Amino acid sequence: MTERLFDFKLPLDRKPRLLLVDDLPLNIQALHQVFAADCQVLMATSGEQALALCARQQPDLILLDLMMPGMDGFEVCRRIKADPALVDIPVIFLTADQDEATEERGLECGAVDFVTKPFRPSVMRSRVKTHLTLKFQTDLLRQQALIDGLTGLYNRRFFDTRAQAELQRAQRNGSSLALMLVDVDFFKRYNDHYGHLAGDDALRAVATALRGQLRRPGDLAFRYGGEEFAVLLAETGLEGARLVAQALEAAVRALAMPHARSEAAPVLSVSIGGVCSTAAQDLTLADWMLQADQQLYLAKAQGRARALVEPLAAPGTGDGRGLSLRPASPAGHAASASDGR
Ligand SMILES: Nc1nc2c(ncn2[C@@H]2O[C@H](COP(=O)(O)OP(=O)(O)OP(=O)(O)O)[C@@H](O)[C@H]2O)c(=O)[nH]1
Repeated sequence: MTERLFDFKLPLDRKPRLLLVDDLPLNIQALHQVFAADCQVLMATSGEQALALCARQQPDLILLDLMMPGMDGFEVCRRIKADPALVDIPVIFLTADQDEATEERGLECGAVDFVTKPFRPSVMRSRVKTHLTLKFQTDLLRQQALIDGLTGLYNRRFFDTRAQAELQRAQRNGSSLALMLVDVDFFKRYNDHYGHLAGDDALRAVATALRGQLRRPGDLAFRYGGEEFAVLLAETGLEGARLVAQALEAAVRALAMPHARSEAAPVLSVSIGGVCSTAAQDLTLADWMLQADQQLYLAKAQGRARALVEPLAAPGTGDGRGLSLRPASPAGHAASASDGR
């Protein structure tokens, strides 16, 4: 009986996905036998097929034959490494060519390893095990760097990257986008009254409530910092954004966590301020944040425990939506974010 490929717990609730690419079905069959027990094995017999499978199934590792008719392994590897969605998938080249220059060229175009055919199954398994382990460790570190430790939501760092990307996408496609800031009401008093640990529990509960309301893949919640959260709704117009905002606000109140020191409600509540654009608007993320912050300030000023979402105002229109009420600045948020634990 062969030794199992993994003797440690994988940070996955599925088997590793291994893509085998070779124009000769016999070669694929031989590799399939080596890995079928431990991996979900995907198979392609051409470069084009391999790229299509990659885009659809995101394999964890690719064993790629170098010499194939049509698109050869070098080109497949080059395309994978040029695609931001695929670049992190390790590629191991398989070839009968023992030439040093070929090996050099393969490694230069981004492959992590090079195995010559005919291969020894035990060596093949060891190499695959090494590269899958490295891949999972890197994935885990990358993921941890984007997750807030207290709530498990995405953190401020990921918000900055993701919001910028969504903004650019909306501007490019003229699609709608909503951005909301969610702030827990009288949270300093909550901490003072119930203690910091209870405060932490409350933040976790709010995070869960927010996440529970976001069902579409383009809807994302982040812990922006401290007791403030951010929500991005891709491809969502004003009406939809308002509905989601009301649902988020109601979901937090429905937690029914008593807040004896709140003037907004007898229970823990949030105020939400948001903006929504339905056409390409040439505004920066800082402009969006400023306007969402102004709506949040208005929601607070109107009594808290409520949500206000307005269309994004054009730059310099000075329509006065809260502009005179608060010298708001995203830098203010940046300051509060710094204590985000
Ligand atoms: N327990 C806990 N408290 C936090 C955390 N991060 C920030 N806070 C607290 O959140 C409180 C935020 O207080 P303020 O910014 O004054 O806001 P607020 O009391 O909610 O008042 P309003 O927003 O005007 O309703 C501060 O007391 C912070 O110490 C955290 O991770 N855990």
